[in-house]
Amino acid sequence: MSETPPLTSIADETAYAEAVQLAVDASAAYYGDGTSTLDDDSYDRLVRGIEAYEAGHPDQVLPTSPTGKVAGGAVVGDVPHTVPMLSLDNVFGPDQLAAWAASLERRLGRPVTAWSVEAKLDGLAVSARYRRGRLVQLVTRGDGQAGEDVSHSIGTVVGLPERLAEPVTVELRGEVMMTTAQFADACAKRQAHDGTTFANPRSAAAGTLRTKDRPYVCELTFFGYGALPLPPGDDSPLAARLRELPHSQIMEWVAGQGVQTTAVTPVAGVLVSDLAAVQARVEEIAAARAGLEFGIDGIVIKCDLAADQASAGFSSRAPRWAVAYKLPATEKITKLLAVEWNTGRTGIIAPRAVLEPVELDGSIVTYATLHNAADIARRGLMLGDSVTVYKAGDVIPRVEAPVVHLRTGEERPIDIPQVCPSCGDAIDAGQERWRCVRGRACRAIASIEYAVGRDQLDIEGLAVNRIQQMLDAGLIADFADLFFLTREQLLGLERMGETSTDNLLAALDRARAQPLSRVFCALGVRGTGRSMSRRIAAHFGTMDAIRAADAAAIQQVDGIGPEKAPVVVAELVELDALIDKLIKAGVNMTQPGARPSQAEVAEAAGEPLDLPLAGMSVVVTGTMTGPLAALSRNEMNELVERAGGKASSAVSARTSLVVAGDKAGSKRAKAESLGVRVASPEEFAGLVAAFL
Ligand SMILES: NC(=O)c1ccc[n+]([C@@H]2O[C@H](COP(=O)([O-])OP(=O)(O)OC[C@H]3O[C@@H](n4cnc5c(N)ncnc54)[C@H](O)[C@@H]3O)[C@@H](O)[C@H]2O)c1
Ligand SMILES: [Zn+2]
Repeated sequence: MSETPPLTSIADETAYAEAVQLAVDASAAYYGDGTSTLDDDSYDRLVRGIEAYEAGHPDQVLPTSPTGKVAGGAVVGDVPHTVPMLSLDNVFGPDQLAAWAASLERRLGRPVTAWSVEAKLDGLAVSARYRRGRLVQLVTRGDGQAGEDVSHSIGTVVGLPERLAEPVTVELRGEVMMTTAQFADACAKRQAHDGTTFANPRSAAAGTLRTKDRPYVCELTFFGYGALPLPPGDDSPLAARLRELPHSQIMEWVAGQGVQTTAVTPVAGVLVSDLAAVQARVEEIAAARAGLEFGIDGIVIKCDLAADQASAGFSSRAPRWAVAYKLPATEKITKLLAVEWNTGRTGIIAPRAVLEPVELDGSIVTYATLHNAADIARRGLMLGDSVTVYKAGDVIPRVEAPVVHLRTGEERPIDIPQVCPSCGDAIDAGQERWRCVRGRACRAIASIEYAVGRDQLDIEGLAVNRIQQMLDAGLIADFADLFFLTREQLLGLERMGETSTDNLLAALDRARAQPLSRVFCALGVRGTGRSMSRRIAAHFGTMDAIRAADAAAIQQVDGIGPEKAPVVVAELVELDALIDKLIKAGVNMTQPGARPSQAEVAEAAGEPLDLPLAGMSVVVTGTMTGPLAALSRNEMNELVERAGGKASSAVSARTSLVVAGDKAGSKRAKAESLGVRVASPEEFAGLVAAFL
């Protein structure tokens, strides 16, 4: 796969001039109040198109062209920087990174001694000037030579203290941004104030930092990534240290002054000595991206030693000793075409956005979640709006916000349903998440279909139309009723012969013996899927123990937080009758092999349990073969957990073992680059033979 990203093609001089104007306007809006008409991908394509045209027509290059300039040359400032605030050059993959490093080492005439690898924070750069330990001035990057004074924001930026630990005079540099929570709060405040909202966290941060006299205050976040002597010619001992220390030690000093750095996040900067380790950290940061509380758009790789930085030097636009490894855009602008309302398995009524299809992080996105009606109101969304859509990794795409400055006046309000879209009965709108008053009964068919599925009770021969037929005939109302069906009742159904009847009864008997993890999963408790059900079953061992647990006890299960725990307890109360019916039907209510008391005893005594995968985090990827060929991914994960391991889906440095079957692509490669042990399905089967 080519690492070079696509570009806008520019046909002639007129198109070139238009492209330059569009880029300059977009940039001015982007760095100004954040109201660009383009998303980053479109802007970057455009600039690459401009670059390509200029390479072929050097005589036509316009002086206003954004290429080779900090901030595309579109912004100005009146506070000169002590040392220019530059941009970063980009690479788009491992090969380009290697080529960049090789050319840097040629320039240095020696290998780079140490690399610092850190997250590229997606906000805006500021310079924070401290005198005798007090924050006295805050300046934006501007055109790199001079920026704008935004000192009015001092006091609203978390992580940027008004006083340092020591009374030092120093200039700190870092990124101002909004966390997910700060962004939600800012949108709500603006919505309440003027009925509009911010398009995304970055533009909200840009607008907030620069605006004076807003009637409402929005909180921002700062992460430091550099420190300089102030003034530049200062010859104090501190200035000398800042000129000589490696970047990594300067960052430790910055954190020691009480300034926030990424050291407190899952994407802390690390120091490594070779390019393979750089690439491994790049992949770890990329994998952590979707779970972060703030946006990152890449990874910054820097020479750590001051001597290496000094010999590499700067171009007019960027340092030569650092580079940005760009990650794919996780956010794009597209059109909200419609909103669909659906009642789910548990009776929850949820809206779903239908979008003009857009490519995001490697897949085409057509639908996105909108959470609930309150959320739509909070975001002030309208049909026909241009919206920012976010998707990273495996997360479900979500509509972030309308792009208010792209409105045409044609937008219409979104219809909010008055009755359940599935059964027409009333809606219980007492909670943020609306629910059909019939609850689970509204979509019994969906609940039953889920319960009998391959990863739950695994009842073969029960297709949806068969379930519908039984519901229509009044034979069942929920999946527990299946276990009470008689041979005569089944034979009485249309198109149900002797053989299918016997097969179904046999399948039901097998289902009675399924482990608790699967029986629990079949209940379809909100917020608990397959892996969570396995954890709950392993933790408690019996259904009685699960039912006896209060929220505090449920929260002991790995991955259940204070928000989810009470939901699980409430759901179990609601499912009381169904569970009783299952017990009466003779369905198994215990987890084989779960010996919580024994496990706790062993853990307390500090001895690992005598299981082959005890203490190991295992990732299964690719198609299984040999003795494991018939196992689904869920069954593989069950196997891992039976053998004492923890099943996980993402490879990281903490992974103990990757079971790689046929066509195991990126996860296998990642394991190899991180030096994580890789086993074939056959080897793994040998390891856990006793648990197969
Ligand atoms: N949508 C638009 O209309 C529009 C217009 C202009 C620019 N842009 C976007 O802006 C980007 C280019 O912006 P740029 O020129 O500011 O360069 P850049 O953001 O790609 O790189 C330089 C910046 O990275 C930041 N940074 C984050 N983490 C850092 C770290 N750990 N160490 C050092 N620096 C760190 C600093 O703010 C620095 O100024 C492009 O991705 C482009 O898509 C978009
Ligand atoms: Zn309903």
